[in-house]
Amino acid sequence: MTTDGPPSEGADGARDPDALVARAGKRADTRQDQHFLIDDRVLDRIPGYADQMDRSHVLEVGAGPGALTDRLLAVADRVTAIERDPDFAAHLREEFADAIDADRLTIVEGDALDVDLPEFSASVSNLPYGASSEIAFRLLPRGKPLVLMFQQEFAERMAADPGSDDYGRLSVTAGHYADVEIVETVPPTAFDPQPRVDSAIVRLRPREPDYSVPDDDFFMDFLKGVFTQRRKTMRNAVRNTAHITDLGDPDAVVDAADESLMGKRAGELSPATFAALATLAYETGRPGEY
Ligand SMILES: C[S@@+](CC[C@H](N)C(=O)[O-])C[C@H]1O[C@@H](n2cnc3c(N)ncnc32)[C@H](O)[C@@H]1O
Repeated sequence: MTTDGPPSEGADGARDPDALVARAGKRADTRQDQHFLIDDRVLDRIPGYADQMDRSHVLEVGAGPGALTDRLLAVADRVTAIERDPDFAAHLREEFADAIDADRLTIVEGDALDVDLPEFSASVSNLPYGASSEIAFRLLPRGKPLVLMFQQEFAERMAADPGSDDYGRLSVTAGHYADVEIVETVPPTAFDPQPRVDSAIVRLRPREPDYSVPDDDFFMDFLKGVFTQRRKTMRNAVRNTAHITDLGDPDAVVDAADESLMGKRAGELSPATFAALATLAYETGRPGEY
């Protein structure tokens, strides 16, 4: 679904996003990824993408002037909003003083990459694109449902299937934690100031993978290694993992692995195949560990 045209009236009782930006009294700083959603139709739809989720405590990362915070407060029991910019954090405390007094909203002023995250039941956020990958991979291991806005190109890589051009480490690692679904494409006109790229809203439903990995950190490092040289065959790509993982003997892994698999490229293999290969690497390529 794509939206276009001018912003329209928001849901009953919702604060006007332009008025929120004006009341914040501060110009957006695009170097801080400050692109604010001003399209009421998009803002009204976002909570709906989380309607099957537990909304007892919703985490919003990068609340800005608070247009999404306002929509989330309408559907959630409790919201925690993280915002790094002290001016916007002060504005949020003032704008939503009633919800804060009623213990329904907590404003955390700080960097979402550093602050302690609360025990949230779901996260719904229009992420700062410069840190969206790091933030997403802080949230994903918590195993909670997420509705997150990303750059469209990033979202497509996240949701890609094996064999497609977009399929890569991001697709495997995101898919390790969640089922990934692009639910809406959002054009630059929905934001002020407008970003140069299209955006996409992604729903991530936590999943238990139907495969096991030897160790999460080893698996992530192994994927980093094999995808660094994605055009090479797995035979060479596995050798390339040695300097990233603590894999002492990559040749032992290549020798022990299925030969036809070693002739393929990383972009052709499923997450389950990577997991099996990482397990083999963990068990045969780390002399002294076994
Ligand atoms: C894309 S804007 C979204 C604002 C608002 N949620 C909206 O939809 O209009 C991202 C917000 O994240 C904030 N931000 C940027 N980097 C951050 C970080 N590392 N931690 C927390 N907030 C951050 C920016 O100040 C900005 O307000």
